[in-house]
Amino acid sequence: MENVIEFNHVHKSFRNFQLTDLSLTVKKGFISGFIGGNGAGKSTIIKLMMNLLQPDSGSISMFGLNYSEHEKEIKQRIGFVYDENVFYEQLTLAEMKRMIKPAYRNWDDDVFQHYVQTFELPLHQKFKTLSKGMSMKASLAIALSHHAELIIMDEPTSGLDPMIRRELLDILRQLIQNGEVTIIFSTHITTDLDHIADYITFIHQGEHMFTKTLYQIEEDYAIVKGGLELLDRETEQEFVAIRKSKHGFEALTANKSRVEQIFGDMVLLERASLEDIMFYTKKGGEQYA
Ligand SMILES: Nc1ncnc2c1ncn2[C@@H]1O[C@H](COP(=O)(O)OP(=O)(O)OP(=O)(O)O)[C@@H](O)[C@H]1O
Repeated sequence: MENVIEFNHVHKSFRNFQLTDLSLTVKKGFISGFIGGNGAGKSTIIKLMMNLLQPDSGSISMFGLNYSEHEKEIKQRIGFVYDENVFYEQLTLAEMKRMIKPAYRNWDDDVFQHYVQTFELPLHQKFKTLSKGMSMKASLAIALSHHAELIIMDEPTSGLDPMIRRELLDILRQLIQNGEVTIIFSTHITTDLDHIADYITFIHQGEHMFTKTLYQIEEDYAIVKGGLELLDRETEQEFVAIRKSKHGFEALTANKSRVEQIFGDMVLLERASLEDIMFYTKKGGEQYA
């Protein structure tokens, strides 16, 4: 399977934060969701993908090309949708389009018109008067109008109501149908990913915890419930983190089949949601740090 993006041992340090030894790939033709808590490093990774930041060490390859030699070529092939409104507030969508169009050799007015109609976008209304949903759709219409092969979106669903969010997710699904377009988006709203993501990349405190399909996650992870008598120093090692109460324990395992082997039917196994995985990973980090 072709990789559209490859990070190899990427390091990036700020004063109070490090991305450490980040190696990850993004597969062509799929939707990849980036999840992680506040400050985990998702936006930093997206900025590295866009060459808005450069790594301190390690390498980044986009479509098999590097930014130092092929920046223009790479940028032509990406549609970028950013959380904060990057558009000048005083401009209308029509004015914005006139400004952006010359930058892209594959700009397609018919495609732009198609999305203006589909999203019911007002062409002559100033951006500052658009709702959050409308302005997200306007950003998306522009990102989609130059036949981008890769759509990168930082928190596209934040602040959108459930109906508009669902609508946006449906649009993304349709976009990848031909297998040529790849989509990456970061989100806090993990339930968005249940609907559409093919791959989940989990970032925790600047580290790449995993990239897996939803199916693999369900195979590997589980919430385990049982009596306190089952826990000792050795069995506790099997869990990412454990919550104990006087009634028993609840824990997250990243190795469901091993837990099944060890505990058999003495424990109850339940599906772990992405939110469970994020929550327990954070708790585990606190407990064992
Ligand atoms: N230019 C910068 N200079 C210094 N620190 C920075 C810079 N950009 C980001 N950081 C820090 O890096 C960390 C990761 O930030 P980042 O925005 O990548 O996280 P995130 O996962 O996108 O978080 P959120 O979900 O809250 O948006 C934060 O602690 C942030 O303060």
